[in-house]
Amino acid sequence: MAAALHTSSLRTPALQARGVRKSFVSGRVHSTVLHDLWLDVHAGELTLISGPSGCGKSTLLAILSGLQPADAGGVLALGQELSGLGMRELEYFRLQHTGFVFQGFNLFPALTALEQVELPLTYMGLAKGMARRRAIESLEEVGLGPRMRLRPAELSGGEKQRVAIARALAKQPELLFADEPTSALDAANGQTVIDILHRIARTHGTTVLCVSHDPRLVGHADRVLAMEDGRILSDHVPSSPPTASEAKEPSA
Ligand SMILES: Nc1ncnc2c1ncn2[C@@H]1O[C@H](COP(=O)(O)OP(=O)(O)OP(=O)(O)O)[C@@H](O)[C@H]1O
Repeated sequence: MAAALHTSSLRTPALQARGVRKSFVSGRVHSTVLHDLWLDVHAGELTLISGPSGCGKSTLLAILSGLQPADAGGVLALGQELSGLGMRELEYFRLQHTGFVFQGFNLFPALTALEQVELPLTYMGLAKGMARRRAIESLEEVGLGPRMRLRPAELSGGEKQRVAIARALAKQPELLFADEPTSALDAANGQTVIDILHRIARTHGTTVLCVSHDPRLVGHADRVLAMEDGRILSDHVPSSPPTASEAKEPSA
């Protein structure tokens, strides 16, 4: 923890939560999901938010990425206070600066891998040739160059998730958010996906924020924040990657 705090103090965080609070109301029940949460997330690192189901991980990710507003407190993303942006500005911010990877891949069944990756680039206004070049580069980076003409039905779960990562990566976002990216995958594919996310953080200087309750991912992150009941209980740098047997046997 001391090491994390020390290195953190030397760099400007790419993402900051400042006293973020969030509650949901269901009928008469009012439950606070995030309690006055403070957090700095740094560029070039894979930060993992771990914790049991229902502790507030996805809600925190949604707030930090501007998908949901906080009830109180603020979020600074790339120095921009998200609550100060109107809906259109927020959409534009997300389009230009963020990439998302979700548990369920979110691919269009009718499109080839290449078309899936090209699509957001055209929304961003890139010329066709440039969009194609970037899409091919990103698919090659995740090892899918030879499979770029295939549709989702012809791809394995791990390959589908790699298409989703290529789609996010091709936008060249400063911020990459991943919500349970490995939970639909077996151990080997899960490991490939987390290794790719880690490499993206290192080689592109991207801020990668990943939430997962999969304990196998802990050793592969640069920093691990453990959440429980809407609070961050610990913040540490994993000392070493897990052994092969640890990676195969989740302990929690
Ligand atoms: N839109 C909503 N309306 C009401 N309650 C919600 C809503 N979104 C989330 N919650 C509640 O907030 C709590 C935290 O949910 P969240 O999805 O952030 O947890 P999580 O840690 O990501 O869980 P999991 O690992 O199962 O995905 C849960 O109790 C959930 O039921």
